[in-house]
Amino acid sequence: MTAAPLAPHPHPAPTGIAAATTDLSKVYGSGDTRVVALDRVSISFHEGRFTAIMGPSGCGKSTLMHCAAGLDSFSSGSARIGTTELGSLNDEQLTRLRRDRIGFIFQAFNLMPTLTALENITLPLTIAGRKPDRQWLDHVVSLTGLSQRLGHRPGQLSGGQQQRVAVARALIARPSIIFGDEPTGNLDSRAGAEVLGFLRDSVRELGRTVVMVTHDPVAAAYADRVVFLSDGRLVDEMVQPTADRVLDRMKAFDARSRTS
Ligand SMILES: Nc1ncnc2c1ncn2[C@@H]1O[C@H](COP(=O)(O)OP(=O)(O)OP(=O)(O)O)[C@@H](O)[C@H]1O
Repeated sequence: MTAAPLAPHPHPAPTGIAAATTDLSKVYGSGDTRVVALDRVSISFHEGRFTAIMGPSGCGKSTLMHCAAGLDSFSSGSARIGTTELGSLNDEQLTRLRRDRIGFIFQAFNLMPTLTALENITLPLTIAGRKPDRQWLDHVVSLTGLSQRLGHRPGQLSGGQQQRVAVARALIARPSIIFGDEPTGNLDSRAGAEVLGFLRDSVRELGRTVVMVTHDPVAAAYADRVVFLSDGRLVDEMVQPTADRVLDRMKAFDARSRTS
């Protein structure tokens, strides 16, 4: 587990909703293989906030993140990024929305092995045919502590450094929201703490919005709010979480699933 975060931080006043779902359901398969992965989930992710999504394995965390981020289709209900309804977009519009307004961080860092750290960071802009804003690039690079590694390829970087490149890449196009699916899942506790600290700073200092799926109570404690899913439903939430309180909540899930 990663080191516990330090004191609670001051919050800027929330200005709006970065992403939201209303009665969102996702059903996989049919007949005997039918699985209701999400069951009418309504949730809002406020701008300038860091939210963690937790819950037992298979409860629908990744499905919720993927549907809310426009990576996966849903069966019913709605999802929006800002004021844009995802259900109203065709594939091309959805691709553009993901590229321009959303940053992604995955457990497997998903960097391009032949590109340098700098080229990986600026890749979303290169694809969009845009030039990096020099000041923003410098700011993101200095925040990630990667200044001395920009010419290195992913294979020449540690896991933590690679994930920091991935976080910088997620930030470079100034997305309105960043989604992370177990972003520290492949990192040791020290590297995980670095990446989580960086994500938290990007919320505090850069005003970004972060939504992160995790199974680690210590990682969740970096967030401003933790939401809990169980069997595809939103069952609880906790503000100003601590690792101990999150752990207790998760143990309550385990106890209930053993008796049900
Ligand atoms: N492509 C798929 N086809 C069929 N069922 C699926 C598919 N993807 C996920 N599921 C099912 O949907 C449910 C939710 O899966 P999901 O991956 O969202 O859970 P999770 O909470 O992220 O799990 P974990 O913590 O183990 O990663 C599970 O029961 C899973 O088996």
